[in-house]
Amino acid sequence: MSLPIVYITRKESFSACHRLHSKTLSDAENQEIFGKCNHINGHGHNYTVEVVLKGPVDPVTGMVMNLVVLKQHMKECIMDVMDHKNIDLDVPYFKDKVSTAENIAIFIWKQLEEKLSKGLLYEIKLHETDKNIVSYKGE
Ligand SMILES: Nc1nc2c(c(=O)[nH]1)N=C([C@H](O)[C@H](O)COP(=O)(O)OP(=O)(O)OP(=O)(O)O)CN2
Ligand SMILES: [Zn+2]
Repeated sequence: MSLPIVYITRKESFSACHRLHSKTLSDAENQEIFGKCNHINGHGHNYTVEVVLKGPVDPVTGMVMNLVVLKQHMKECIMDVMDHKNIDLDVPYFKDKVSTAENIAIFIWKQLEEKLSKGLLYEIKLHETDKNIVSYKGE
């Protein structure tokens, strides 16, 4: 008999600063596209990230995965890397990538995917502000 499939979520918050700026565009183009978010001194956000896993419930443990273990992975892959950091300057992945919420969600996916069993990671949902939210499912 097949095991029931359940979605589990762990939520964390981190604070970081960034600037929306593409090295492939001129200063005028950057200003035109990113507006206030292109300000040379950057700006900050209190991000919230939700990591969603999808998998079978182990009949012995009753878990898809121990959330305490997921918490540790999120600490290493997200908080230790980005909390209280300048994302553009402190995270090498963003050297040549614009630090949009889309790209940050993809970055988090790539980091976590390496730590988790294949196929377990289902969604990264990143709240950049209360109103601006992106979702990435590895496609
Ligand atoms: N597709 C994207 N668009 C924007 C992103 C992004 O990551 N992806 N990021 C920003 C800014 O970094 C930031 O989020 C500012 O957005 P804005 O909505 O203007 O800021 P507020 O939420 O503070 O604005 P309210 O006045 O409260 O609506 C911009 N675009
Ligand atoms: Zn921003």
